[in-house]
Amino acid sequence: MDEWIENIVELESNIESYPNPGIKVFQYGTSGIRYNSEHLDHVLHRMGLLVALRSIHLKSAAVGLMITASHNPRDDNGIKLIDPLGEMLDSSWEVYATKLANAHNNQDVCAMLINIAYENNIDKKYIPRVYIGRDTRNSGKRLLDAVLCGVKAFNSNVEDFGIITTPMLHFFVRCYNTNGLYGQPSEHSYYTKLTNSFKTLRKMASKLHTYLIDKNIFACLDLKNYSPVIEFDGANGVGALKMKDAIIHLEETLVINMHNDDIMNTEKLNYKCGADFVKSNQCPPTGMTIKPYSKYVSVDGDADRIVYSFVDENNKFYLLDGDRIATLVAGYIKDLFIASGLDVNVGLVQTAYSNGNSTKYVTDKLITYYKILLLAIVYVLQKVPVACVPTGVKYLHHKANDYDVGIYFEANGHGTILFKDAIRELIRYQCSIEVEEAKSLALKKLICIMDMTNETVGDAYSDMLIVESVLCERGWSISDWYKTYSDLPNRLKQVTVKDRNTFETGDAERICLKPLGLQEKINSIVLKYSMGRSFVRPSGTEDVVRIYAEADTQTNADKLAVEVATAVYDIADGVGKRPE
Ligand SMILES: CC(=O)N[C@H]1[C@@H](OP(=O)(O)O)O[C@H](CO)[C@@H](O)[C@@H]1O
Ligand SMILES: [Mg+2]
Repeated sequence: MDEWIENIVELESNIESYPNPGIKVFQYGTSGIRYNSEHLDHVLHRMGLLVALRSIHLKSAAVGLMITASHNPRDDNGIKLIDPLGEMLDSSWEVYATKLANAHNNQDVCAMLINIAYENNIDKKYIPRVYIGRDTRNSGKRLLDAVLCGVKAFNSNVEDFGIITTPMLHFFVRCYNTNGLYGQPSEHSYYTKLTNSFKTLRKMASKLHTYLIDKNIFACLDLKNYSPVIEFDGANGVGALKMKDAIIHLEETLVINMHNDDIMNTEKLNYKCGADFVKSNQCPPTGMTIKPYSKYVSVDGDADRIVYSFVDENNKFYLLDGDRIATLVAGYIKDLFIASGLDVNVGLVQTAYSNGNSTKYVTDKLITYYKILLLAIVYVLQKVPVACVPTGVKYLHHKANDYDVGIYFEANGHGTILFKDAIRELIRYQCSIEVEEAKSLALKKLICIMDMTNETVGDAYSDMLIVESVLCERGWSISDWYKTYSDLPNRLKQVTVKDRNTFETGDAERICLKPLGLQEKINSIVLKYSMGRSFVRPSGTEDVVRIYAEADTQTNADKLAVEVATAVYDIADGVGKRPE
């Protein structure tokens, strides 16, 4: 403890540079801290102090700090902290982050830092290492200066990667802390690792040599309905910037037509475009011409989410969201394991927002075959298990670790695949000794999928490569993919209430425990609708209560959502206009 107090004067003078104006109470929630950027300087400065301390605690492991507000409006900004294997910040330190962000004065900040050091037995001898990245927002540079001031109070080694996507920073952190086993902490290594495995798999997927005749014609006889042409909606953010670099690495394997890539005009960031806009409004992005059956790919403002979409000849809109990606990927990986002859437990993790029919599709249609050798060969059918966890990537990521291969996606398009270390090694070993051609090919494909996956966190670029690999191998157009199952019509609504903290939920947020009486009311409403399902939960990122409803028709889903929203409004002191 004394060793920490020695430098207190120095620390205090550092903290004085960024006083808390006391305008707002912050919470380190499901996605770090976000708010209007004007009021964030002291928060970012304090997160700089905290991230340095976390690195000292972890004996100089690199810890990441991303300055971003993802899909939020352009005037917002925020931070996400990244732990050494590229995972989200440990939840016990989220509590410290919240307390520090809200500390009233400099002495309190100082005392809290010393307390954290004391509580965690942190040895001051370690030099912290902090990795920093930021998205394209104007406020990013100013907030970076605040972070650097905090980080330097502990004489940290700092690596500022400039403007990068959130998943890139997660990847870099993991690379450094695994001594290069996962790759190198550089953009070049990121692109080559992911893209080279994509290119290798593409060559394997097609026996014929694929080549481009011109920009829009892909000449290949055995790809059936698959088209490598993508209309890319970059949300006018960092995802667009980085896709332009990726295109160079992709060479001729994909044809990517760029849209919403005006990153110089930050007014346009996330404005009526990008993954969150498309998913929330269930309509195509603006800022581009929408042609029937073209394949649209939208990412969000920090490129950790992705959704696909298209319209038909009648301009009817179809969304292929995180649920679709998860089922597509789960089916493909399951098939590869069957072909490889390896017995592996593949599981899927969803949240209550996942469409009921996606869950049904996985449980009814995707079946893992376990081969048991008795006297004869017997096939035992076992379903791909689906787990449901509360909203928030950290919960999905954690649960996915329970499986040999865990696939997780939020419906909004954030997700990835996790391979257990032992499974990774098993696949590589088996591949090195396998003599049967079909099995060997399946194992090689699995290795490509592992290497093109950014396992640290959802990554729009990595997810796009995986989806394109599967579609290409299946020979599917985007509408073929859509035909695998039909979504139950659904509606998302929100209601502002006097105090959303009075809400309590259970059973992975599918049941509302408080306010008392609300769940009974929801149950009685849902009973009136064929295939009805509805739940309510307080948002972790906005001051609203969210309502989800699905039913047999869109009209019924809309009606159900309004009825439940009205019940929330009436029972929980709704604010503003009563839902209608
Ligand atoms: C319905 C929905 O999409 N909720 C989103 C949203 O959380 P809320 O707690 O619902 O505000 O933001 C989170 C962070 O980006 C994301 O993880 C989550 O899926
Ligand atoms: Mg995001």
